[in-house]
Amino acid sequence: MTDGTLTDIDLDTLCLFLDFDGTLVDLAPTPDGIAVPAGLPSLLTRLHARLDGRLALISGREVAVLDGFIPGYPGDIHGAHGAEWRMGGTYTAHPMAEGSVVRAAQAQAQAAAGSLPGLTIETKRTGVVIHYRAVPAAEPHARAIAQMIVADAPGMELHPSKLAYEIRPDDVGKADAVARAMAGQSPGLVPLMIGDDLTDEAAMVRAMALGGAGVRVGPGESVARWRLDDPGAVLDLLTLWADRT
Ligand SMILES: O=P(O)(O)OC[C@H]1O[C@H](O[C@H]2O[C@H](CO)[C@@H](O)[C@H](O)[C@H]2O)[C@H](O)[C@@H](O)[C@@H]1O
Repeated sequence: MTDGTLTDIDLDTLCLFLDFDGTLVDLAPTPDGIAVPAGLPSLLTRLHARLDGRLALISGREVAVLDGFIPGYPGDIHGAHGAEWRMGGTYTAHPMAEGSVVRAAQAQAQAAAGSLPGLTIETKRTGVVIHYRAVPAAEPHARAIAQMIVADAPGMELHPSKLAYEIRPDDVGKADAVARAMAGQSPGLVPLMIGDDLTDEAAMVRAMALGGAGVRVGPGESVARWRLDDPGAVLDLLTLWADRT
């Protein structure tokens, strides 16, 4: 991939992968509380067309949740950190989805959270997230709950996230999502991952191994070649690319 500027990147060889929270939308106090910019669905749709379909979302959010936030987006989505995906219109989920281990973990999280006001429990088909953004001082308590649950959940593992602990299948991740997406692409195409979180760093490393690069949004140590300040700067860049002839 070129050493030039991000704005000048060759769109004809680009396979673009975008994280969602903290990358396309600003973080909010709760998972449901985000403000999706009004123009985001149409921007992503235009960019998808400009890249001849070589645009995918790689997110911790579920596919169905992203469909709700960005109605009409026509591209592929790798959701729940790669534990489910919709490619070419076909949806696939991890074998543990809605299974007994996942359901037991969710029930344990909900029961334990009752003992501490302020924790938010987010369930997914393939796991559960314990959010402590509203009560940062409760981080040790949230971690202890998550560790207790994962010890009793074969095939699942614990991932620290932004003011949250997530329990998900132990064989998934955004790096594998990049690999899965690139497996169907023609030789010579180059992956670029844009993200703001630790999970995105693994995807950037995989993109680099495949000849591409990463873009880090916001602060923090990163393997990324480029950096953008915030989701506003990401949307400016995507608009520029979508409009480039
Ligand atoms: O991979 P992403 O698209 O960045 O998703 C990562 C997680 O994002 C959400 O949680 C985070 O954003 C919330 C809304 O801003 C915030 O309240 C929370 O503290 C953050 O951790 C989402 O709820 C998770 O399911 C995603 O895994």
